[in-house]
Amino acid sequence: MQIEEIPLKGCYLITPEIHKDHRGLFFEAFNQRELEEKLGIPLEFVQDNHSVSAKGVLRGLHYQASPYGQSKLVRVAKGEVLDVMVDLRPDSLTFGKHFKIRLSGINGKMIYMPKGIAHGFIALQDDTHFLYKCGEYYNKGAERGVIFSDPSLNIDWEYPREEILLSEKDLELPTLKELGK
Ligand SMILES: Cc1cn([C@H]2C[C@H](O)[C@@H](COP(=O)(O)OP(=O)(O)O[C@H]3O[C@@H](C)C(=O)[C@@H](O)[C@H]3O)O2)c(=O)[nH]c1=O
Repeated sequence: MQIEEIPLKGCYLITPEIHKDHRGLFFEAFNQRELEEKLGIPLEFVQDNHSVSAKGVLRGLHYQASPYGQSKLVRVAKGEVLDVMVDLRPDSLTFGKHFKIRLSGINGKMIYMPKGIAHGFIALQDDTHFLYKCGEYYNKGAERGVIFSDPSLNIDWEYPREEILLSEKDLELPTLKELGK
C-alpha cells in the first residue's frame, strides 16, 4: 500500500496494491500492522459502518463532539463519491480548510482522518457502497455537523444544487459561525 499525507495535517491518502487476474481482483482493505507502521500511530477501530446511497445523495458534514471524536478509515466498495474533509481542530494551522477527493470501487483509494475532522461525501453513482472503520463508537448525543453549503467553507461539491439529496437532519445543520467556531 502507498501512503501520502494530504494537505490537512494527520490525514492520509492510502492506495492499496490491487492484484488483478483472470478471475477479477484482490486487495487488502485493512492491514493493521502495515498501516500502523506506515502512519506511525497506533490504530484502534471499534466500529465498521456501511452505507448505500443513490446518485446525488450528500451525507455530511459530520463529526462527534469531544470526548467521543472518531478517527475514520473510509473507502468506497462500489460506485463513486466525492469525499470531503473539513479541519475543525481549533489549534490546527489548516482550521476551516477542506480537502476533497474522488473515491471509487475502481480506484480502491482510502482516506484515514483523525478525530476533529468533519466528514461528508456526495454519491456520484446509484448504489454507491461506502464503508468505514471508526475509532470510537457511535454516540447519538455527541452527533454534530456543519451545513455542506456553509459560505465560509466555500466547498464546490461539483454537483447541481437542485439535484442534491439530503436528510432532514443534514438540511438543518448550522454554519461554522452559528456554532461559534
Ligand atoms: C452514523 C450512525 C448512524 N446510525 C443510525 C442513526 C440513523 O437512524 C441512521 C442513519 O444515520 P445518519 O443519517 O446519521 O447516517 P449518515 O448520514 O450516513 O452519517 C454518516 O455520515 C458520514 C458522512 C460520516 O462520516 C459518518 O460518521 C456518519 O455521520 O443510522 C447508527 O445506528 N450508527 C451509526 O454509527
